[in-house]
Amino acid sequence: MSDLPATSQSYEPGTLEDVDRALSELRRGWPVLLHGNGEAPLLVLAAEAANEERLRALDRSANGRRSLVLTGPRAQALGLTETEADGPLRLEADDLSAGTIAALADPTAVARPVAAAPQTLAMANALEVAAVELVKLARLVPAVLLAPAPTADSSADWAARKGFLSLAAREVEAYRTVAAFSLTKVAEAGVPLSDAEDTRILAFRPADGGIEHLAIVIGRPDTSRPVLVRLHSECFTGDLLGSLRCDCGDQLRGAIRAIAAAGSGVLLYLAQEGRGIGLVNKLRAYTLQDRGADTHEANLQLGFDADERVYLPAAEMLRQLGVQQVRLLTNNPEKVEQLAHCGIAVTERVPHSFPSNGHNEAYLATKAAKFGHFL
Ligand SMILES: Nc1nc2c(ncn2[C@@H]2O[C@H](COP(=O)(O)OP(=O)(O)OP(=O)(O)O)[C@@H](O)[C@H]2O)c(=O)[nH]1
Ligand SMILES: [Zn+2]
Repeated sequence: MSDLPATSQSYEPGTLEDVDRALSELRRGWPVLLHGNGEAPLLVLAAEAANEERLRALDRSANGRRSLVLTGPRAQALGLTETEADGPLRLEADDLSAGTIAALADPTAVARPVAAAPQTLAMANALEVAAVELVKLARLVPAVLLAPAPTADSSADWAARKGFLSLAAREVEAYRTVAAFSLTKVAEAGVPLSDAEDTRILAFRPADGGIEHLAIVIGRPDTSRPVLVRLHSECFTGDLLGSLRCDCGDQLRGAIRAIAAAGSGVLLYLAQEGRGIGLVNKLRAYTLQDRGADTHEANLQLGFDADERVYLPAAEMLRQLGVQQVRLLTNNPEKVEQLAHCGIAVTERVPHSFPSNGHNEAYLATKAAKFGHFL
């Protein structure tokens, strides 16, 4: 989990727009030019988008051979390192074909071609680390294909001539923080719920054009005292479809009932599907879990951290609601610690457990054993 500062930072104009546009380019399978951190500029292509045609196009624009950067957990899952490296690793091999890249970057690929033995494996530099962060922000598998850009003239001019979007590593590094501090309330309406009739829903939009986070305010919380609060990370499968793989649906409706019974409080519905890896990657994690991994291991095999969530958006929304102190409905010690780190006082942890349902025993046991959840 990123260690984000608790205090506001100056808003760097253009930061969100450049990164946001780069995310669309990467998701469409188009390279972007990343520069800064004292390194030679790089063309970045999401490994997930690599096919032979795109690789040929990348080679035509680049000025040197391509390399693949994988995260520490992914490299360990592949057996390339014995223990988890302290950061992403750069891998160079003669045969970095689309098939090899898929075998190395996509853990759900069933028919695996024999991957070329890496000729060199080295710690990624700061620019390469920023490239991995960029594809994580795009909610793609965290692996990137990189190639050196020609450096004869200004890289920005070259990128503009070639039609590549150009952005600086520092914009990527500041993105999550700037997006959190840019949250603005864009809508508010009364929505009576079957379990809590006096409810208002407020939508907060980040300036990056990203998905809104929601505050569900029940009753009229007295902000001069600790407010009963639930931070609920989005779970399309559990919240909406009633999936029995997890406990999210029970926790969502249970929190609304608990807050209504207490008279007032706030449920933040956070756009952090799949502990921050996105719905598509969560479905990939489920594939790995069906092959034997637990929920913690599956995230690592995909190349993510076990939990990718940040809590600065939650803290910022609470601040805008005038809530400084909370009684937090959770079993997750990390949420308590992170919220406090982001400047919100947690005066009490209120347990929030529900009985297992015949399908989620192993999931709940893993949360206790590996994430330190209170039972
Ligand atoms: N990556 C991944 N995410 C999952 C899996 N199962 C559920 N999730 C996600 O985990 C998150 C659960 O969020 P919460 O219930 O708010 O958090 P928690 O960490 O369980 O902590 P509590 O406050 O105790 O509930 C949601 O975003 C789900 O989509 C899984 O197997 N893999
Ligand atoms: Zn869930």
